[in-house]
Order: sequence, then structure tokens, then C-alpha cells
Amino acid sequence: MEEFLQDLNESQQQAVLYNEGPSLVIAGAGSGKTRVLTYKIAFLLESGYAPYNILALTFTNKAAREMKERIASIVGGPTAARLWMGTFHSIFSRILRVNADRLGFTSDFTIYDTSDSRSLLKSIIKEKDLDDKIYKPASVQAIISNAKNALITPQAYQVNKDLVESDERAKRPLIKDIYQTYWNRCQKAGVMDFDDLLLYTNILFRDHPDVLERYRQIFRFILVDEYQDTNFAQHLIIHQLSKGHNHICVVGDDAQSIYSFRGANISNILNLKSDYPGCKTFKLERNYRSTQNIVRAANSLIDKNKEQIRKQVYSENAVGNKIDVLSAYSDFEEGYMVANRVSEMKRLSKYAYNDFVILYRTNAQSRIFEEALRKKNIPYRIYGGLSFYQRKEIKDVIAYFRLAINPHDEEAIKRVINYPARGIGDTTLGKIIECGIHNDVSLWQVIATPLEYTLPVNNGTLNKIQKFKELIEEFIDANNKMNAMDIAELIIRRSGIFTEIYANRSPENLSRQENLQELMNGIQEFCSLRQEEGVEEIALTDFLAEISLATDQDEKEDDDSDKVTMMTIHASKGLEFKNVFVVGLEEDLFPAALSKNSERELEEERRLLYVAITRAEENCALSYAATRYRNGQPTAMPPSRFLKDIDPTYLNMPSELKSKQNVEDSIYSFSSRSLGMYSSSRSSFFKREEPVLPSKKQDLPLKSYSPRLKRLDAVNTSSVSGGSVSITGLDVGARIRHDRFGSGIVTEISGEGDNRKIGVEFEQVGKKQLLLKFAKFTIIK
Ligand SMILES: Nc1ncnc2c1ncn2[C@@H]1O[C@H](COP(=O)(O)OP(=O)(O)OP(=O)(O)O)[C@@H](O)[C@H]1O
Ligand SMILES: [Mg+2]
Repeated sequence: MEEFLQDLNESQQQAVLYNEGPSLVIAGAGSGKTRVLTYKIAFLLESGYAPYNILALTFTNKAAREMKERIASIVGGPTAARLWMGTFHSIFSRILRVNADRLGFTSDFTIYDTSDSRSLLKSIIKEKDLDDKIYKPASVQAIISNAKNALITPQAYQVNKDLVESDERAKRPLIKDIYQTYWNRCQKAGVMDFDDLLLYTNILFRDHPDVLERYRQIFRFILVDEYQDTNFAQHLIIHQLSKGHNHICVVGDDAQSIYSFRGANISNILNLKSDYPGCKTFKLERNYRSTQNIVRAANSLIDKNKEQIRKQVYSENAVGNKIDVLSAYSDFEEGYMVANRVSEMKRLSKYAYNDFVILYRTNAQSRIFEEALRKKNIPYRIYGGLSFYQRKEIKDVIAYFRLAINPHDEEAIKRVINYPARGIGDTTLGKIIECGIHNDVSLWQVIATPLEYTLPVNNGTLNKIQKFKELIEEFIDANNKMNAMDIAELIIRRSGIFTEIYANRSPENLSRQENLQELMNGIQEFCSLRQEEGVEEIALTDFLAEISLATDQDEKEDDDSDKVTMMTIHASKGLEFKNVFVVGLEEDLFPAALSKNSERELEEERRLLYVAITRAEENCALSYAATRYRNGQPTAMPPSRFLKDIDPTYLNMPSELKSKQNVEDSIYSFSSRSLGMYSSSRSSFFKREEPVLPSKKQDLPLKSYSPRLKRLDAVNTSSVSGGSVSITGLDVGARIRHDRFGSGIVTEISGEGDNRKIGVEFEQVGKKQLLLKFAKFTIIK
């Protein structure tokens, strides 16, 4: 047996070694499922599979990168680099680009994020003169998204009796028309939304058997992590691709299925056996992550769910501390309690800030913790929320980027046709849209040839439209000739955004300037990484493809400085931290108010808490507040029913819950007393401040959003760039430290001038060629 398999226990080894047919590893949290998948890939490579014949799908890009690094340390970097490894969306968008013509798209299609899709739906609802209180854009979006994930196209939707009748009962009979219009508009604009990436992949494979056959030949072995959160569209893609060879291994935990609102279907894993006859199941029972108390507490919680595959999970780690239940009078106090604990634990133990995570049910809860941590000077980072690429000034610039690549992109046109202001108002835009619909062409076609489509505007307006058209054409032209960095700068300057944002130094503009700078840093970093690997010309398209598919967890991945992490529980899937705070354990928040009507949804909320608790290695605390500001009002919040689902043997309950014997009693007493207590009996230490409205983005400390900026600064001061300085001590045999690849030994130096390269054998990622002109590293003596 390969030596590296010694890192696994016996049941894990069996799962890795089994190779005679489809297999499923189903096991509780922290039992090494991801580890099994990682080692299985390494094992397949060692047994002769070529890396480009292995497809491995993960839930986030970050997870893919981490897995790749681990595999690289076993089989070497270059081999690991050639694996097909990534999220469903990133892998299948690559495949769609290559085969776009089969679907009536070009390979330059752009991608609508959730807010672009919502904005298009809003326009459509308005154009159709529908009431947006009945046809709520968010609900319509969810219905269309569900339909797409169930592989129901608009044509199929029209004739699907169940769906049509259900819409009629809900007095929204025109959803089917909205869906059809939305579909046509995306096609005209040459864009795909996130759900389309999966839907079109399915259509591609269904309608083009030769393409399916080609990818079946390529993907000789398929592995999927977190299978419990796949939806029907993903499940089917995998099923199609693995048919024939049946070389497939999926891992998952039904108790951690938490994405049903995105169409994830727990039955995909429960019914795997019927889809893959002969599928062999492996169970892993030993948890390596957490203390015994944490594992037992989590087991006792999930035990209350009816729908589940029963599992034994045990830990042989230390018994550990009980889970602390922290009771606060208010959300504000909850923030302080957690912040105080963090500093105390850090002071008393060996912990770094990185060892702490605060997990919440909804993004909005982060503000109160930010405030408390900031006051105590505790550094933190937030994942998710208003992501960097969702900020206005960034979306504006990216809209121009998108137009340089695909001028038909409707949402991008709408966003910037009059930004910065160029006298093309809403009325004119309305006419352009109408004209496009009337002639069945894209907005860009109308803009490019307004006379051909008899756009009803005066000559002054025609002139302005002409100027906008010339601007975009200039960008398209430049995009064909320039690299990503230069075209980005050209766009920012020529579009007028630069003048707009650098017009003055108002605090708002300063923050926008920093964001623009940060965007440029991001592009620069993206380019230098590729250049170091020898890719000379990096196109804007490559950068855009990369950022269009970022997930909540991916955003700040480069920031490895010492900070407390905050994120939603959804984003924490698969991760682990020494100390975990799960906050806001209150009725109507966790479980969420809407989930309380159905047992099924309540079970999903319970699984969510199971996921949260099982992120903890050493300590876990659960907190709740008796009152919370909601919709600008202090609102009484009874403690969550889930607190009583956990076996009290593993909990340190606050005395008020203990004395009442059970939480249920206290649910009632809490609601009646809490408001009075809120104002009268608070200690002065937790002085209440004015209720604060959700913080504006510029209130947030910029640093927590600027890991790239920081990183680049760090690189500039501590390392050398081979192109501009003559480097003494850089010889074959020299030891260097590279910012990203870690340390390694120079094995060769070749080339002249701009083409001068070094070959480096890195400890972690194996051999790499670096172009000296771009490479950034330090020579270690
Ligand atoms: N055989 C083993 N020996 C030592 N450590 C192990 C072993 N198996 C797993 N671990 C460690 O236990 C932790 C949990 O493993 P892993 O993340 O693979 O679990 P998982 O089942 O994927 O968890 P989750 O359900 O949360 O995704 C990791 O830190 C991993 O390195
Ligand atoms: Mg895992």
C-alpha cells in the first residue's frame, strides 16, 4: 500500500482503495470525508490515472484550491495542476465556453449574478404592467431558479399542469410568460445566469451526444464532495457523465444538507443506490475534529430529526469543555459578551484570533459583532455580506468590462449607458428597450444602428447614443489588442469613472477610490500569478471569468493575517475552527420565522445548527439575546427551541434556563419580561447606544476588505522582482521563498533578457517555472 495512505484509518483506507464500481461515503461531520476524497485522488494518480482524466467537484473554489495543494504535496504540483477540479459552476462554464456554438451562444457569453437577474426581472415585470406586489421580483426569481434547477425550460413550464395551476392558485398566472421573456432576453443579450450554467450543460449533453461522449472519455473518474447539497441539475450532469464507466465516488452527510432553498435535494444522496445499482456504501464513524463533548452534543441535537440516515459518530479526542450557553439581555450585549470572551480566551490560552469564528444565521447579524470587536480593537474579517464585487463603483466598472467583451449584455448596458451622466435618460433607455423588444434584437443592436430600427429620438439624443456606441467600440477594439491591466485602466479613465470618483476627496469618494485601487490590485495580482507561470498575455476575459464565479467563501481567501472570522453558517460548511460561537439562538431568527410552519423546514434549520456546532474543534458557545432590534424596534426574542434539543449533560446552561428546568417555560416568561428589563435593569457597563441603522459600507474598516492591497504592499517591501534589479545570490541551489508557493530550491536558470526564467522545486507544490521579469520572491540564505 502507498505510504501516504498510512495517514488514514482503516475504514477511510477501504473507501480510498475500493475501485470496482460506484461508491458513496456517507458519514457525520469531521469524520474525514473530504480527506478520503483528497487521498483517493492522489491514489488514483499514483495508480496510473492521468490528472486530466479526473473530475473532482467541490462546493467552493477555495475548497478546490486547498484540496489541490494537499494533492500537490503527495504527487507534485504539475500533476495536481492538471486535474479538473473546481466548483460545478466553474468547471461547467469552461465546458460551455468551448461548446457555446452548439447552444446558439458565443464563447464570450457573460454571466449575470443574482442582482443582475433580479434587475432584469424587475424591468420585465414593469414592461408587462404587472403589479410588483403580486409579482414580487424576488419570488419570481426563486420560482424561475427552481424551475431551472429542475431542468424545466419556459416551453416545458407552459405545459406543466402542476406549475401552471399552482401559479393560478397564487393569482400569479403570468409567471410562465415572465419566464419566457426572461429566457429570450438573456439569449439576445448573450448571457447566462448561475442556474443556466447547469441547465445549459444538461441541454448540451442531452442534445449533443457526441459532446457528451467526448467528456465521458475525458472524465474517467468522477469525485464529488458535499453531495448532500447537489440539486437535480447537478445530479443529472454527474449521472450522465459517469454512465458507462461508473467510476464515481461521492461523499456527503445527509445531516448537513442545508441548501434546499437553492434546490438542493437530500434525496439525491438518500436514493443514490437506485441511480447507481451496485453502489457500495462506506461509513466513517470516528470524528477527528472535535472534542467528545462537542460530538455528543451535536449527535443529541441531530437525533431529533426524523428524516435521516442514522449514524454512530464518536470522538477519541479529549472530553473537552461543555458547550457554554450565553444569555444576553440584548443583541448589543450579546456582541459584547462574545467580544469579551474572545479577548479573555486569547489572553488565558494560546489561541490566536484566527482560532475564533462567529457564526450567524443571517448576514444582518454581523453588524453588532463588528461594532463590539472594533471597540475592543479585535481584528476581524467578514465573509459574504455585501461582497466586494457587489459594490456600486466596482459593479459599474465591471459592467464596462463586460461590454468590452460582450456588448449585447443588457444589464451592463442599462447600468452604464448613463453613468457617468451623458444625457441619455430613462426615457431614452426605455425607448431603446422597447425598440429592441419590438424588433427582436439586443439593446446593443439598437444602439449600434438606431436608424435601421427607427428609434424615435431627436438628433441631439442620437448624437449622444452615437458617442456611447463609439466609446464601447473603442473598448471592444482595445480588448482585442491589450492585456487585462492596460484595458482595465483605459476603461476606468476613458469611461469617465476616474474623473467622477477622483473629482474630490469627500469621504465617500475616498472609499470609492480605495475600492477602485483594490480592483486594480486584484487584476494585477491575477496577472502576475499567471505571468509567473509563463502565460504572457492575460486577457480581461480571463479575469472576468474568474471573478464572475466567486462564492461567499472565496472572497477574502488571500487574507491570512490573524483575525477573528465572521460568516453565515451556510458559508462555514466544510470548514473547522478551534473556537466557535454560534449566535442569535432565538425563536424567529434561528429557527427562522418562515421555517416554523413546516416540519421539513424546521429539520433543515436543525441541520444548520448541527453544521455550526460541528465546525468546532475545542470550544463551542451558543448565545441568545432576550431582545433584539428588528425593523428599528426592540423586540422580545424567546430562546431557540433547539437549545432544548441538545442533551443538557453537554451544556453549561445559564442559571435562568436551568432553574426553569426547560426552555419551553422560559419562552413565555422571556417574552413578557424582556422589554421592561431592557431599559431598567441593565448594568452601566453595557450602556446602550442609539439604535444604529445598518452600517453603510464605508463605515466598515477598509482593511478587512483589502487583503489584496495589504498583500501586495507586503510583497513590495520584502521581496525582489527579478526584472528590475540585478539579484545577487540567485544561483542554482539558492533557496527562495515565494509569496504564494512557499519555499523552494532554484534548480535551473535559463533564457535571456525578458525571457529569463528560473526553475524552482517548491516543497509544497512541486516544480514551477517562473519568469524573472514578473516573479516575486525573497532569497533565503
Ligand atoms: N485518519 C485521520 N487522522 C488524523 N486526522 C484526520 C483523519 N481523518 C480526518 N482527520 C482530520 O479531521 C478533520 C476533519 O476531516 P474532514 O474535513 O475531511 O472531515 P469531513 O467529514 O469532510 O467534515 P465535514 O462534514 O465537516 O465536511 C480534518 O482536520 C482532518 O485533517
Ligand atoms: Mg468535508
